[in-house]
Amino acid sequence: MSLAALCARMADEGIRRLLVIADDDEASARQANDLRSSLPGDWLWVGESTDWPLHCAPRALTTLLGREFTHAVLDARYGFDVAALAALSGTLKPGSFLVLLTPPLTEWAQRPDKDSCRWSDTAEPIATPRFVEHFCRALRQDENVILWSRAYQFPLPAFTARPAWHAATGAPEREQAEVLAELADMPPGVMVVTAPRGRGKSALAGMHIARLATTATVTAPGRAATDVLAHYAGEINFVAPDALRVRVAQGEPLSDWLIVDEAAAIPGPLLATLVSAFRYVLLTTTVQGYEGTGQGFLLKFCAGFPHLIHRQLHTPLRWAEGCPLEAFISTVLLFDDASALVQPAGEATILPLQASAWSTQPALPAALYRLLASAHYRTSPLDLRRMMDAPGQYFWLTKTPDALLAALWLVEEGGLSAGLSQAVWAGFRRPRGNLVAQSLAAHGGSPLAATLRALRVSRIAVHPSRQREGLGQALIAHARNNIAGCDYLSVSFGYTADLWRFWQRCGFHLVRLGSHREASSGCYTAMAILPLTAAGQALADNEQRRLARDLPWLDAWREETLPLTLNPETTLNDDDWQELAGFAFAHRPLSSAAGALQRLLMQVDLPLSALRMQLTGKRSEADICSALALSGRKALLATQRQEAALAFSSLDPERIVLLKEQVRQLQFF
Ligand SMILES: CC(=O)SCCNC(=O)CCNC(=O)[C@H](O)C(C)(C)COP(=O)(O)OP(=O)(O)OC[C@H]1O[C@@H](n2cnc3c(N)ncnc32)[C@H](O)[C@@H]1OP(=O)(O)O
Ligand SMILES: Nc1ncnc2c1ncn2[C@@H]1O[C@H](COP(=O)(O)OP(=O)(O)OP(=O)(O)O)[C@@H](O)[C@H]1O
Repeated sequence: MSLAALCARMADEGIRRLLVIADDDEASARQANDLRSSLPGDWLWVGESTDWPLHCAPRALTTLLGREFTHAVLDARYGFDVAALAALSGTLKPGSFLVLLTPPLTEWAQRPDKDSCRWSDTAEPIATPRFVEHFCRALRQDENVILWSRAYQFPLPAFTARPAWHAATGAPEREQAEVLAELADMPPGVMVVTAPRGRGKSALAGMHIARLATTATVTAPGRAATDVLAHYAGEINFVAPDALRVRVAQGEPLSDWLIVDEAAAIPGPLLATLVSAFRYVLLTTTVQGYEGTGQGFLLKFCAGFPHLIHRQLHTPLRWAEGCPLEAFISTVLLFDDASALVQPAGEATILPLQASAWSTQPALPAALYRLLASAHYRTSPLDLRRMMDAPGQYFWLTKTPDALLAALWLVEEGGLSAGLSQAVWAGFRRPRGNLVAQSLAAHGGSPLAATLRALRVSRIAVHPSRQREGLGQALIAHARNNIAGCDYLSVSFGYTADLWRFWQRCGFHLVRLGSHREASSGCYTAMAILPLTAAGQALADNEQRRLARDLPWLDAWREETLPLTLNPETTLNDDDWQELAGFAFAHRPLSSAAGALQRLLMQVDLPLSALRMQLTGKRSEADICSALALSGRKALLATQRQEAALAFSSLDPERIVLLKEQVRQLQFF
């Protein structure tokens, strides 16, 4: 059969296929060009450089979501963006090939992959042998993939014929119609509809609104996500989740129905507040995909609503069920997280997991990834790649003989040279990686903080049906007792009182409170550490003391009841002087120096308008700039630094000369 005949058959069957060209750089480009000349289609090229008329960079693919193409090439010869592979497959019409260009298979594992710069925290791209082995194993095991390696052979394999496919017409499809009928008769309560991507959840929600005789409010993590919903609904009354919370809190009259699209991406406590306020609720969420997954989250959330109805949609709408391209991507990127649905029972053992397990017993690390992904909405294929090949990653798991109960992912941090740590403290340098270690130096009070060695908890998850049995705490305790050469364990998390309680019970101390809400969880970021050495303990004590002094000035945290004893002193201590020097003469951010600056403002009578307007008056930056005729943020910050220096020297001109010189030296390390 010719390729053209195969395409025609694929179109009839409603499927797309993966065609891998694993050859020398020039040869594979030539073959891709030949394919484009011989097969009609719009042929999108996704990769860095090409002369094809239709092309885009892998990371720009999201701008094309919602568009459709016939045939596309993904150039993974120098770097493989696997999220782009998944996103691209969603744009391909039945009858299309996704042509993937890779290095020759025998060379691929040794080649540095440029994509690794996004997730490995290394200065140079690294080779990714475990991912390549995993990918090649999936290629070999899938008889629906067409693989042209360097010594490629025609003819095409004889693929089994599939039934003819009929595209959806715009009227509700069978599964959608069944759910719509149920919704029409639903008693007051909550229905959750889950499905993989592209099963028509949003369209279903829109169709339901179009049929309602009563009012409905639509909410979702982002307005843009509601385009499909609005298309089927006609008109929608959209209110962002936070704004809706305010309306609920103020007791404003609400519509009969609440419709929440992508519910798992809304923070649990907020979602629970919204859901409880409405008589009728429809939630939809994606349970697998390249942007995140909501299975575990939803299982946990749903448990709080005893009479909740859960329905699933299975049939893809833009291609046929069992499409080989979709199936391959789902297998290779471990999208299928059905494991979260089984209820594991039995005695538990805690074990370390080496990265080599991806070769020797791949099912185990795959289960670990799935568990972490199902509990953390933002887990993406980037994390899968990091987990497989980035240096400095450690894994622990709790399992019964046949099931995984809990998983812990730790990442090495710190160990920076004294000079670099101090330069990070002063704001002169911000190298890649080291999330908590660098943050403690950049925002905390210890210039040498980033020299300490740490392991950060990147992710921890316990199976939803086995939470609150002590498994999480036991896993942390076990890791802590079995690691050497480390000053502290750390974690950065979206603060909720419940989650903090967990970290506290594990022995962690709060060391940093963020001033902005995390986009992914809607919560403020908090960082906590569990000291393991005297140096780690000194760091924890120092940061706790600092927090206790500064907390009264952290506006964002006013409403939270925090496990800290306040120490609202107004005098300046040695740490404050150092902090103020870092702000006035280096690049420390205003947010880190806010506490010390507030105390400074109380000590001096000078006007210091730019500082006072922001810190005391709480005026917006734009407002202050226009009041003081400043050109923008940069100019405002420069003025504030000058004001701090002025105030500072009015208090102790000699000390300031010394501190200024010390701080300035930090940039020349
Ligand atoms: C970097 C990060 O990964 S942050 C995100 C952490 N992970 C998640 O949120 C994923 C979903 N959640 C989970 O997987 C789990 O609930 C975990 C990992 C948070 C906790 O694991 P569990 O095994 O459930 O906790 P464990 O039973 O060990 O709890 C120990 C103590 O922490 C506290 N705690 C744990 N969960 C909660 C909770 N939901 N509410 C209040 N306190 C809690 C309790 O004090 C508990 O002791 P107690 O039950 O005797 O009172
Ligand atoms: N009954 C239908 N007839 C024709 N097209 C449909 C129908 N239902 C949905 N679609 C189309 O199928 C595509 C996927 O639908 P939709 O966005 O609702 O799926 P979803 O499950 O919400 O996917 P995602 O998780 O990607 O948001 C959209 O282009 C939508 O317009």
